Formats: sequence, C-alpha cells, structure tokens
Amino acid sequence: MTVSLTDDGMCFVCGKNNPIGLKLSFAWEGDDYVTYFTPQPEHQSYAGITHGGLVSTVLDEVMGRNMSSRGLPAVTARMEVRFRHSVPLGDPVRFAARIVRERGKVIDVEATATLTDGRVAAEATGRFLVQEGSLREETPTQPTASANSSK
Ligand SMILES: CCCCCCCCCC(=O)SCCNC(=O)CCNC(=O)[C@H](O)C(C)(C)COP(=O)(O)OP(=O)(O)OC[C@H]1O[C@@H](n2cnc3c(N)ncnc32)[C@H](O)[C@@H]1OP(=O)(O)O
Repeated sequence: MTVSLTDDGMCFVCGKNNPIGLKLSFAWEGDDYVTYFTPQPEHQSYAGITHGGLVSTVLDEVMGRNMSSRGLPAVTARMEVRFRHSVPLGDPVRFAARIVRERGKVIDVEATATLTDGRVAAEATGRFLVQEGSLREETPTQPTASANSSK
C-alpha cells in the first residue's frame, strides 16, 4: 500500500516554516546529495557531543531527500547507523547520500556524516519505499557550510 506524500514546509530538518526546525538546505555534489549541519549546544547529548539521534535524523533526511529531489517521494522502511566518532559542536558536518540499489519501489541508500578533519563520524544504510506524490524541488539550493548551520 502506498500513501500520498506532501510537503507543507514543516519538515523538522528541511521545512522553512518549522519554527524549531533545523532549516537545512540540500544540493547535489556530483553523485552525492549533500547538506551541511553545524550542531549547536541545544543539539547535544553529553557535554560537547552532538546527540546521536539527531545525527541519525539528518542521515535519514539526506537519504530520503536524495529520492524526493528526483521526483521519487519515499518513506524510510528501515535504517541502521554506525557511530564511529563523536560529533563535536560548532563545526560543520557534511552529510552525503547516494543510491546503492533500486528495485522497483524499493530503494537502498547509504549515507555518511563527515567531520571537518575528514573522518567519517557516522555511516548509515537505509531502505526506502517509493510512495505517491510530487516533492521535486523547484529551485535546488546550493548548500555551504556557513549557510547550513541551524543558527
Ligand atoms: C518534505 C520533504 C521531506 C523529505 C524527507 C525525507 C526523509 C524523511 C523520511 C522519513 O522520515 S519517512 C517517515 C518514517 N517512515 C514511515 O513512516 C514509514 C512507515 N511504514 C510504512 O509506511 C510501510 O510499512 C512501508 C511503506 C515502509 C512498507 O509498506 P508495505 O508493507 O506496503 O510494503 P510492501 O509490502 O509493498 O513491501 C515492498 C518491499 O519492501 C520490503 N519492506 C517493506 N517494509 C519493510 C521494512 N519496514 N523494512 C524492510 N523492508 C521492508 C518488503 O519486504 C518488500 O520487499 P520485497 O519486494 O523484496 O519482497
């Protein structure tokens, strides 16, 4: 069964109308679909460390939007995250997603969260199920490290 997905601008990660959202922007860099997020103190778990659930949230988003930006609105069916290094606050983190396998409406995606020193702090695999609806971006924006912090 599929559902019809719509964008009302309230997505926690990308929605421009969500007053407490991250308001991140996304763009293609070659084969990677990318966003940059600079964690702030309100995004932490232990002191000075970004909450892993929030890292997972942005990984989920960059994978899902990889498809919606190409006119394939999809929901996350399953997702696994490996946290390799803690993500500090205050520095931009590069989140990138790429397609691994497409089989009908079932699409497998992988994503990484990379620190400014080049270390991959977290990596995710996800399975997405394509649904109905049209979420293609009208004017894709170019993300920059400074333009994509939550402040
Ligand atoms: C505004 C723009 C915002 C863009 C944001 C994008 C990023 C955000 C993404 C999200 O947060 S989406 C919200 C969180 N996810 C959900 O709410 C999804 C809830 N679950 C469902 O709606 C359904 O369970 C689902 C669509 C995933 C599956 O529906 P069906 O049960 O009808 O699927 P179907 O039975 O047709 O199965 C198709 C294939 O997928 C497989 N599959 C189904 N559910 C699965 C699952 N949960 N895990 C793994 N595989 C699954 C299933 O085995 C099968 O594989 P095979 O073809 O190999 O047999």
